[in-house]
Order: sequence, then structure tokens, then C-alpha cells
Amino acid sequence: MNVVYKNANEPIEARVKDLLSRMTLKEKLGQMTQIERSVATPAAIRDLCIGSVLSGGGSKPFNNATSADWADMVDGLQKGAIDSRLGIPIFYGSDAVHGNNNVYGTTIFPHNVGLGATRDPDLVEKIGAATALETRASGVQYAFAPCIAVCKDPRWGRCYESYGEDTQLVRKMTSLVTGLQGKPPQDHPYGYPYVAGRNNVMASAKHYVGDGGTDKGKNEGNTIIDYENLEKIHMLPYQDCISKGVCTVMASYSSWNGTKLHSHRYLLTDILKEKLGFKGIVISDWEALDRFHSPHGSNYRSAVLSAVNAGVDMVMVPFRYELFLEDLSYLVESGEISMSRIDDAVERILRVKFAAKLFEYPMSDRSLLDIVGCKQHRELAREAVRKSLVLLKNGKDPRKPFLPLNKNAKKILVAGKHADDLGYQCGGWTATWEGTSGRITVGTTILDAVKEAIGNNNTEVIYEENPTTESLSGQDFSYAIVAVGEAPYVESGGDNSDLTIPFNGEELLKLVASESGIPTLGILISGRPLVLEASVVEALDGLVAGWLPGSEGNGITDVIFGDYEFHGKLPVSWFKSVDQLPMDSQQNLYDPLFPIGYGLKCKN
Ligand SMILES: OC[C@@H]1[C@@H](O)[C@H](O)[C@@H](O)c2nc(-c3ccccc3)cn21
Repeated sequence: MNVVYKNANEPIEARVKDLLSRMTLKEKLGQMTQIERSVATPAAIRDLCIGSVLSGGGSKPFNNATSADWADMVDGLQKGAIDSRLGIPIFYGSDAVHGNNNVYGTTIFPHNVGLGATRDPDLVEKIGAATALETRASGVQYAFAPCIAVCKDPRWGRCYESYGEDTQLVRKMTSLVTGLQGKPPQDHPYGYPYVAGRNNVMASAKHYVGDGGTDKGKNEGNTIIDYENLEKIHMLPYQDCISKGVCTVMASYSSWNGTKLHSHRYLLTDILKEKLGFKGIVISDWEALDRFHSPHGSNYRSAVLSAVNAGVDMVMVPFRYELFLEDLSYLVESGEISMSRIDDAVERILRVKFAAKLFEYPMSDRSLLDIVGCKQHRELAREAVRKSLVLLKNGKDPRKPFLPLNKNAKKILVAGKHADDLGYQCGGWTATWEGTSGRITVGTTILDAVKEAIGNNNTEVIYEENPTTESLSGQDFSYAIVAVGEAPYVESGGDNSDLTIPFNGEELLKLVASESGIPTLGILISGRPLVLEASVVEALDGLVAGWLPGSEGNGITDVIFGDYEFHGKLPVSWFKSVDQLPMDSQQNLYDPLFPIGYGLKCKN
């Protein structure tokens, strides 16, 4: 007998209609529920018809779990879903935001702020395609990416997740969606979710809307702006993602003029779904409903009512899913949430699952495992690092450029906390949620890369994390490479109104460059512009913004030793003082240290 929803030759909408008609209320509500892997079991997924499972930042089967270990985990949970009465598969979500970064041994690409500096949407699309392959290799079919925030204030703890402060730049970088999901055919219906096949993942445009425009850059804060500017500055990139067939849009924790996005029916339904024609899933952020009321998690039933009626289709619960289901069921039974709202949500979820071909290919494809961290992907990441670096200063005398550095110099000093720390150069959302110091995965630090670039020359390379004038005196260095910057941070943990270089980074630059008088290249490893005193810039012979380059540190040496030309342009304004924030390049008062778009070449 032809069971329409099980027939891949049937049109998606026919499959959706057929399956929806067969579902009980309990099964429909289960599909609207996304739970965290730490509380997920195959039995719960089967019995409650759970729609999705996720890994919160860094949540993994065990430390240093490989892609194969992840695929075992995801497949085990998927079996529970397949065993359910109607056999509706889950999708498994993870923050693959700069490669499949939760998983050990994967290629870690530069964070978005560095990709914004490349101004190269084709490169970003290729990064999306490579990320999709490495993500699917781990069994994960859904990436919580791209973040298309337009970051208007570097004090925001998530600034490095934004491609930059300019809307048009962020719009170009939505090419990541095409890389992740694949390119829809010409006749693909506008706003309809699209996933090309098993080598692609569902994407999530986030965080809708205005997350990068909050007052003083406060994370999860309030974006105070009229609708016209909300649309012009923060909403246009969502139109680009919708036109590319993005499968999901994640609501923002933040508020617009005092109303939380997660309960904003006008923006989630009237605008996103009706005016912009988005036909995929609106998913909540993590415990967003628990944050509606104080204390955290209180008055949960009213939060469920507000969010679902506003247009949230799937709730990233992620732990208290029995309570969520109980409250949601009560609200539907009482008529406070209509059956048509539930059916709209479930239709969208099923539509994405059929579009992503999850019914046909529910299990992981182990043939992809060889591609994880492969040379081709690492070369792509290395190219992205090269193109992301921004040369801010090259020589104290324009007629005597300092870069490119000489590989055959007699003696080179490499210094600074960020010169030999893979975790620091990867930043947040790597291995763990916050990110951490040390050899957290497979990769090349700046020091590794310098040694590799120098090769067997007679050049002596000396590394000192924290040199002193005493340790440097009489050493006769040809020049120094000093890498300083930020320790990894994430979300509100990164909110910062001080923005000086941590770990006394400026003092170290001055110590090497002026007190010890060594010709010095400063490299800033940071998610954003940081305070640079004029005296520090003056003391340096060269200065490079390295952003958060990821695992392929040799992309840095490729340009500082001149094997490749610098390419990067600032995606954000570099302030002189935090008192100037937020900066607006369109204003007459605009007076940055380095303007958005600034970037030198070696051979000008
Ligand atoms: O990891 C899933 C999502 C991610 O995709 C969103 O961009 C981000 O806002 C987010 N914050 C948390 C999160 C926040 C606090 C504690 C634990 C987890 C979880 N998540």
C-alpha cells in the first residue's frame, strides 16, 4: 500500500499533509521539542516522538570524542526515533560555527569577524561546504549557523560571531547558507527550506533579529531602534538567507524596544513568516522560555504560551522537556494555543525533515569520516586565515616597509601568550562552549608555523612567552614577532566595556619594541578591535589584526613572510577609545584609529 509520507517520489507538501493527518496530538507536540543529548535516550525519543536533539556548546559523548564517536551517539538516538510509531527521524543540532568545532580533530576555520575581513563570499561558501561535510561525518545534520548579527558595538560578547558592522558586508556572507545546505535549483520556491543531500546540513540564521544592535552591546539586551532601521540594518541579511532556502531561523534572546524577540508575534509571524515568506522552522534559543520570568524558569506555562503563539515552532527546551510537553499539552487542550498554530509548527518541522531527506537517509554516512580534518580542508582554512589578516602598520618609515619578514634572518624572537596556544587562536565555541587554552585539537600555532616557515635555514628561533628586559638584553635579535590578545570567551562572558589587551599585552609590546629596541611585529589575536595606545602603535614596526584564525596558524606566516600578499580589510571600525562607542562610519564625527575597510598591502 502506498503510504504517501513514506514515498520519496511524492511531493513534499503531500507527504507533510499525509503524515500530519496520521499524527496524534502527543506526537505533534513531541516534534516541537528539542532536547539536550545529556538527557536524551532512544526510549524517550521513541515514546515522546521527540523532534530533535542538540549538543549545547561543548556537550559531547566524552572528552576528545572523534567524529566516529559522535556518529555512534547520533545514530543510537536516531534508532529510537525510527522505532517510534510513525518512524519520524530526529535532526541533531550542534554549533558548527567555524568548522565542526565541538569535535576533536576537525578543521577549525577563522571565526566570522575574520571571514568578514576577507570580503570573499565565494570563500565563505566553500567553508560552508567543507563544514557541512565534516559535520555530517559526525552524524550531525543541523548546524546552528550562520550568525548574521550586524555587530554595532564591539563591547558585545558575541562580536566575533558577526561578519562585521556593515549590513551589506553581512548580507554578502550569507553565502555560508549555500555552502552548508547546497544551492537551490533556479525554480526553487522562494522561502522554502532546501538541503541538497547527505553531504549538506540544515542551517540556522541567527539570532533573529537585532542581536548585534543592543544598547551598549549588552548581550541579550535591548535593541532600541525604529522599525525602518531595524529592517534596514538588521533584517536584510535574513531576507538573503530566506532567498537561499535557509531551513531554520533562531530567535534572539534580545529584545526590540523592550519586548523579547521570543514573544514577539509581529516580528516572528507577521514579518518573518508572512511578509518575508519564511517557510522553515522558527526555533527558540537555549532555555529562552525559562528567561521570560524571574526567577529563571518560573511561570513556565505562560512563557510557553507567549513563545508558541508568537510563532516559535520548535523549542530548544533543553532539559525540562516533560514539563514543556505537559504545559504545551495543557495550553492546547484549554484552547489558549490553537490547533492551527500547532499544525503550522509541525508542518514546518516535517517540511524541513522531508526537504533534508532525513526519512530517506536517517543514519550517519561513515564514508565521510576520511574527510574530517583532511589536507584540502586545512588548506582552505589556511587560505581563509591568509585572506582574513589585516595589515595595520608596515614600517616606521613608509619608504622602508618592515614586512615581509626575512626568513633567513640570524635570530628571531617569538613571544607572547598567543604565539603558542592553539586554544587561544581558535577562541570560543571550540572543543568547549567558552573555549580554552592549550592543545585542544589538531592544529598549528604561530610558533609551529614560524619554525615550519624558517625550515632548515641557519636562523635561530627563540620562544619566550613572557620575556623581560633582562632576558632580552644582549641577545641581538634580528626582529621579534609578539602575539598578544584575548583569552577565549562566549556570549555574556565576553561582554566587555574596557577592551584593553588582556595579560598586559600592551606592556609586552612596548617592552620588546621600545625598551629592548628590537624591530617588532605585533600580532593581535582577538575577536574584536582592542585599545591601542598611540605610543604602542608608534613603537611597533609592524602591526597585524589576526582575529581568531582557528587551527591553521600557517596562514599567518604565509603573509608575514611574504609568500602571499595581505588581503584583509577591517570589517569593523577600530576605535581610539571606548568612549567613542558605538562608532558609526556614516557620522561626521567618525574618528577611528583605523576606519572600517582599512588594510595595507606589503607591496603598496
Ligand atoms: O548551543 C545552542 C545555542 C546557540 O546556537 C546559540 O547561538 C546561543 O545563543 C546559545 N547559548 C546557549 C547557552 C547559553 C547559556 C547556557 C548554556 C547554553 C546555547 N545556545
